[in-house]
Amino acid sequence: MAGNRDPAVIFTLPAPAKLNLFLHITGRRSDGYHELQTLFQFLEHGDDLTFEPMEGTGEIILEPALPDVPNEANLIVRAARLLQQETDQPLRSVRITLTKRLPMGGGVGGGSSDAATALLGLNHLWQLHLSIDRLAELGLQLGADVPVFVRGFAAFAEGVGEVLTPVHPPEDWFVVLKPDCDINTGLIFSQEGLTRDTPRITIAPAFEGDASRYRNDCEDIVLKLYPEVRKSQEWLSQFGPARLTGTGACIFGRFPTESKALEVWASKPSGINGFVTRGVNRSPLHTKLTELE
Ligand SMILES: C[C@](O)(CO)[C@H](O)COP(=O)(O)OP(=O)(O)OC[C@H]1O[C@@H](n2ccc(N)nc2=O)[C@H](O)[C@@H]1O
Ligand SMILES: Nc1ncnc2c1ncn2[C@@H]1O[C@H](COP(=O)(O)OP(=O)(O)OP(=O)(O)O)[C@@H](O)[C@H]1O
Repeated sequence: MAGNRDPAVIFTLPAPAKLNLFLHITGRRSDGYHELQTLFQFLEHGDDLTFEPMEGTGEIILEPALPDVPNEANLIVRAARLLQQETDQPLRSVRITLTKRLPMGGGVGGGSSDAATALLGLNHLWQLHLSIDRLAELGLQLGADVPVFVRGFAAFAEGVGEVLTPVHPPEDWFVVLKPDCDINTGLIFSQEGLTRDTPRITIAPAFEGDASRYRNDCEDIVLKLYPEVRKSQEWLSQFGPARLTGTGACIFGRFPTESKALEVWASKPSGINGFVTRGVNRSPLHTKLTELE
């Protein structure tokens, strides 16, 4: 079991949210997965993972457990198990404390980001010296959105989301609304009426432009199926373009300053949840890791 706690070796890393500033579906592979073109930007708002070394052989303790997700199914524990399989050394143990702030099933990538933070955090704690390329490959086994969190730069993504080109969209402020419904990604991708033939676009390397002229191909179907999402989208639209992230349920609007975003946030009807945060092109995870190393 756990040895004595030594605060000197306990560290905390962020697991930031992401937005899909646009999301085009350009085709469908023979295995049923959809080919996407999407633009990922990170948010300052996110979960935190605290890592504490433990004596023992191969024990992964995660606290607190998430409601409805057994720990062995949690992407954090699955990431830790993948890393244990990568090493010839005796299996190492860890206690991870999860501070969950991101809405689950919201399209802001909380589970994927937690997985990436676990991969990079344990690589650091256990001194495994795995490369970012290898960690991104391992991450892809856990979910299509994990590699972008492992690499840590805002990106234009192709394939199922793993072919990444760095971009530099403006680091604006966002109002993110979380309508009160959970949306299953697989269900949206299986809808008959989904647009799957958006022509591929090219984006200049280091694109710095405004992504709001592009769309999210899942949006029409999600707005039709979920009246709560439509309500949030209609309310936020009065201030400018309001778009779905991923397959939803979150809706976001972009603002040039924090004060403008907070002003909009303050006027929202009661009963709509969400948060105000800033978009960043370098993941806060990588910024913090650099400080630790
Ligand atoms: C839509 C995005 O949020 C964009 O960032 C992600 O691509 C979704 O990634 P994710 O949440 O990791 O989704 P997964 O758990 O991998 O996929 C759930 C289900 O959605 C469908 N799916 C997902 C991604 C994709 N490119 N094509 C698909 O058809 C598949 O049926 C899959 O079984
Ligand atoms: N650490 C975790 N945090 C959140 N969800 C997790 C985690 N581990 C496993 N899951 C499972 O993954 C599902 C999707 O979680 P997540 O919060 O990443 O959704 P999302 O924001 O819609 O992600 P994406 O934008 O990548 O589709 C959850 O409903 C839960 O069952």
